[in-house]
Order: sequence, then structure tokens, then C-alpha cells
Amino acid sequence: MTVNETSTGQPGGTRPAVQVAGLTKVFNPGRPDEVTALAGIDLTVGPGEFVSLIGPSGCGKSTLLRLVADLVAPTGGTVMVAERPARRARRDRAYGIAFQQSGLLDWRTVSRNVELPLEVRGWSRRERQARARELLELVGLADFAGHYPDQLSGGMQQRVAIARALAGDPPLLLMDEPFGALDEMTRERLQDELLRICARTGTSTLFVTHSIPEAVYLSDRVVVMSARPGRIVEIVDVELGERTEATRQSPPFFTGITRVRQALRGTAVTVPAP
Ligand SMILES: Nc1ncnc2c1ncn2[C@@H]1O[C@H](COP(=O)(O)OP(=O)(O)OP(=O)(O)O)[C@@H](O)[C@H]1O
Repeated sequence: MTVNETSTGQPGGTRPAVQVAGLTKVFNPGRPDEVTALAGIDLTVGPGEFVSLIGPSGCGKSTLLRLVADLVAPTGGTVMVAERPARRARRDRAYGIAFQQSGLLDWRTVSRNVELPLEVRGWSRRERQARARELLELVGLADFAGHYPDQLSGGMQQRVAIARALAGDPPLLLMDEPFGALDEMTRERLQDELLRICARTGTSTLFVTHSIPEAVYLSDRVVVMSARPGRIVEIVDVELGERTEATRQSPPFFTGITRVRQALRGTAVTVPAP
């Protein structure tokens, strides 16, 4: 089986990967520490589309990602993943997830970390090993299958985490600042690798970042959110075509950065007077 093939057909297919409508999240409702984290969020991520979420700290980016992953329940509104309610999508493992910390298990080899989601699904040992080999090849770590996570650099660990997230051929990747802890050069290299992998596998991606250049470089659309309660203030379409060596120095790239920066500036947090 190649990375493009799944038992359920092409990842993503023609169905929207995510459909969020009227989504609201209030933490601790009715208590003195009540927080309205998100209000009235409508968002669709199309098949194979790369969408980034950016906004001031605390605007609800991670909460939105967690709602899509069904790790927290909405207060109002609906979340559909691959045209299924989020709860069902979680049960069906319709998405892969990667966070800032790779979350690898130290006591398992690289290959066995990648195999983990397949073990949960009851794949045979041989199938799991073959699939892990294929994915480690995809992320350029074929020679490190037998290593342990602490023998790898931070960037390599993140690549393993991405391989693990892709293991079950999910139609959707959810990523929360996966490159946030990496140096700039490693980060740029992994951005290119991620785009290559997404293009090859047809996976849709919802990606949280604090970096404007990262959001613009990676995305088809950048969703700019306001300070709490988080709302979508603007969705910036990015049209950079195929990313090449020259993209990061190209006028359309700088235009995209300026547009996102301007949208963010409109959301500046007002600091209360002392
Ligand atoms: N489990 C929780 N209980 C109570 N409040 C929460 C919980 N999780 C998040 N919040 C609050 O919801 C708001 C949004 O948090 P969230 O982590 O989604 O923001 P963010 O945009 O991802 O922030 P950052 O950019 O700093 O990572 C914050 O005010 C946060 O304190």
C-alpha cells in the first residue's frame, strides 16, 4: 500500500475535511472564572486544503483545534470532520494530531512510536512495520527506525511525530505549533517537508501558529482571529503557487505577510490603564 492509498480511498477525497458552524466555547459557565474563549466561529477546510489559525495569545486557537479534535465539547454550534460529527470522527480516527512537544514515547523505538496508532487499530506486526518504514522514508528518517527518541534532534523528533500522525492515513492533520520550539532553519526545512507530504498524501491541514511568515508560507488560507472572545476577523487567501527556493523572497509572499499583519493589527489587544 502506498501512502496515497487507503482502505477507504483517497484521504480527503472531495469532502470538506472540517465544517464548523456557529461554534461557541465558554469555559466554566456560570462561575466567577467563566471565560468565553470562542464566539460564532464559522469555518470550512476543503479537501487537501492547508488552513492556518493565527491571532493574539489567548484568542482561542488551541481551543478551536481541540474542539475539532473533540478533546473539548462545544457550548454551542456544530463541528463536522470528514462529514461526521466530531465525536464520531474521533472514534473513527479521522484525523492525526501533532503538538509543539512531539509527545513521543521515550521507551519505544522510532518505528514503534510510528506504529502506535496502528497497534490501536489492530494491524498485524508485519503490516505495521511495513507502514512505519514507508512513513519514515517519507519524512527522511528511514535510517533511524531503530533509534530511541532521545537519540534524535528536536526537528527529527517532530518529523517522527508527523509520521505517527499520518500513520492511519487520516484525511485531516491537526497541528498546534508543531515547529514552535525549533530553530529557524530547521523550521523552514520542516515547513517544506510538511507541504511536500501534504501534497503527496492529499491530507487537509488545520495548523495553529504564532508566526506570520510560517502561516503565509504554508497556507492556502490564513484565518486571522481577534482577541478574546476569539472571532474570525479576516480570512486571507494566499496565492503563492508552488513553493520554491525563491518563494520566501517573492513579492506575493511579502504581500501576504503584510495583509495578515494588517488584519492582526486591527485585533490589537487594548491594555487597560493602570
Ligand atoms: N480548560 C480550560 N479551562 C478554562 N479556561 C480555558 C481552558 N482552556 C483554555 N482556556 C481559556 O480560553 C482562552 C483561549 O485559550 P487558548 O489556549 O485556546 O488560546 P490560544 O489562542 O491557543 O493561546 P496561545 O496563543 O497563547 O497558545 C484563554 O483565555 C484560556 O485561558
